[in-house]
Amino acid sequence: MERYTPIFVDISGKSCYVVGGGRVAERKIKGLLHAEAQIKVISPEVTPTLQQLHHDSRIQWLARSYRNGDLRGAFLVYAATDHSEVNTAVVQEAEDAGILVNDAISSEQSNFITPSVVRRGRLSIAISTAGAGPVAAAEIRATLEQQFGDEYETYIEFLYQMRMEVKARISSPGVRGKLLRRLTEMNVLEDIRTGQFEWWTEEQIGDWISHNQEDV
Ligand SMILES: C[C@@]1(CC(=O)O)c2cc3[nH]c(cc4nc(cc5[nH]c(cc(n2)[C@H]1CCC(=O)O)[C@@](C)(CC(=O)O)[C@@H]5CCC(=O)O)C(CC(=O)O)=C4CCC(=O)O)c(CCC(=O)O)c3CC(=O)O
Ligand SMILES: NC(=O)C1=CN([C@@H]2O[C@H](COP(=O)(O)OP(=O)(O)OC[C@H]3O[C@@H](n4cnc5c(N)ncnc54)[C@H](O)[C@@H]3O)[C@@H](O)[C@H]2O)C=CC1
Repeated sequence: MERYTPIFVDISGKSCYVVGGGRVAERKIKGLLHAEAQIKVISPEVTPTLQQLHHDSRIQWLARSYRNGDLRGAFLVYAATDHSEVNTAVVQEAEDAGILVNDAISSEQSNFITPSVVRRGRLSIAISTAGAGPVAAAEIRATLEQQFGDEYETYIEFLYQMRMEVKARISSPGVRGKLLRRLTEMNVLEDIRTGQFEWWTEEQIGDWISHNQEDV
């Protein structure tokens, strides 16, 4: 059954709470940190890495067990303790308050799940098996990481900069679309792989746009 729809949610600056501070919580928190969320951990104990992140003021830490009412103000919550009854109480409070919640012990209780992710700058490739096999998801990630190497970070950044320029300079959506498609047909990726790529100057971008818009 296809219960899940993949979406990319902007959580930068949003309050994300994690109940529990073990290995699983740490992994979920690393994903949240990547997106620059405001993170609060509620857990009597946390891993050394989480202690360090707290010390560096990158996460908040409430050093005690979860209590009903703790989730006030949260946008999203991970229930990541090793006690299913605690996670269930967290899920209950979150659902009553309309907060997105993930139960690390029981995917059935969660209303969102965490995919395995390949990250290359602005490019994210998310993989889910709908909870059937997280390790299989991780294996597929490793395969995709080979296929989509670090060169994609530069490539996607180049496309982004070009897209911004094209959007700023060309008002016709038809011409814009054709120019942007033409960009992906160029050998930029190959140039990056072989070390021949150089960032274009504003002038070069302008010249490329003027030259190409004539015959699209
Ligand atoms: C449903 C989901 C909900 C969620 O957590 O969001 C979920 C649930 C559960 N995972 C369990 C176990 C393990 N999960 C991992 C690893 C990962 N788990 C992740 C995601 C998800 N796990 C979501 C579905 C993803 C999908 O759709 O495929 C990854 C991809 C992302 C991440 O965590 O960031 C990350 C790999 C990251 C990477 O390397 O890329 C490992 C391996 C390890 O820990 O090293 C094990 C041990 C081996 C095993 O048991 O298979 C258990 C049983 C717990 C128990 O036994 O009590 C449950 C509970 C259940 O099945 O209901
Ligand atoms: N969804 C996933 O990706 C995975 C989920 N799991 C499940 O997640 C559970 C947690 O795994 P780990 O992080 O490895 O366990 P762990 O034992 O390392 O961490 C548990 C954490 O929960 C905290 N905790 C316990 N009671 C609490 C309470 N009442 N309030 C707040 N915090 C509390 C503990 O202080 C500890 O920091 C496992 O029991 C397993 O069932 C396991 C592997 C992957």
